[in-house]
Amino acid sequence: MSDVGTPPIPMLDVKELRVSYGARVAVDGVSFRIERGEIFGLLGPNGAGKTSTLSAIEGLVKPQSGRSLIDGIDTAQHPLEAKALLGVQLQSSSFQPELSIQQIASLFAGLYGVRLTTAQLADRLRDIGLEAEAGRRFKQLSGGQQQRLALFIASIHDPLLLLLDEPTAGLDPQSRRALWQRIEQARGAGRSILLTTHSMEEAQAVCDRVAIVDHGTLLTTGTPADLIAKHRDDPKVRAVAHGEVTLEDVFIGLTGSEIRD
Ligand SMILES: Nc1ncnc2c1ncn2[C@@H]1O[C@H](COP(=O)(O)OP(=O)(O)OP(=O)(O)O)[C@@H](O)[C@H]1O
Repeated sequence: MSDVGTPPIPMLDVKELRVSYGARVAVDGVSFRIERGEIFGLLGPNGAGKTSTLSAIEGLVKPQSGRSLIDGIDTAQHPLEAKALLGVQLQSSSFQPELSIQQIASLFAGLYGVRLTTAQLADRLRDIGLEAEAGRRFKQLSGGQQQRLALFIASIHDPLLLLLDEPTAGLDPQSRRALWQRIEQARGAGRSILLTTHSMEEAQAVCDRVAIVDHGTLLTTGTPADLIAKHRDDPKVRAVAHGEVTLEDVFIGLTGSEIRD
């Protein structure tokens, strides 16, 4: 039987997701899809609902309504199967500060049921430039090293989909670019990636498509170039642009200049 005409199952399909904390609605009917091998960025001001969206997909908070499907598997109906496909890097990842890098890697490999010999683990740590740090404690690592380790741990069970919450927050430009490369390598290895970021530069450098969210609602989605083309003549965007319209102008034009705390 031919499957010509059958659209591929998206790697992530988020449908009308709604998350509330008591009376506060954090995510208000968000829908988007991520295709295989795609890096998708969620952009939004503080409090827009980005982390809550990720938390609902990860199963850390129970959505009030809506669904998310990972490779066609409903995360609420089949949480174990869905989670096996998912790698998660939480915002400001922190591991046991007193554990050594080797201990942390072994611990998470064990938790995910991944068998790694000492030699294989040394190889993996060499791949991420942390072989010499294997015996050091997590708290002794630089910010860039900690984020590299966090990305490595999120990928240790070879997930198809990675969720990265502000993976480069607080890094210097060198470490940030090095991490971008690793995220792109993950895409090269066939993974799909959903990340949140406050950096428009990052969104333009690594994301194939982005969505701008605010007040729990998805305002627009497309490639960074699409969004500039689509919104460059919007008076709200024009009003904040200095010369040629940038993604940041689109972002501020659509979400407003007011500071969110
Ligand atoms: N556990 C919680 N209990 C109550 N309210 C919460 C909780 N977590 C988030 N919120 C609220 O939900 C809204 C969305 O927060 P969320 O953290 O999802 O936004 P965000 O876009 O990730 O923000 P940031 O960029 O600051 O990380 C905010 O108003 C926030 O105060």
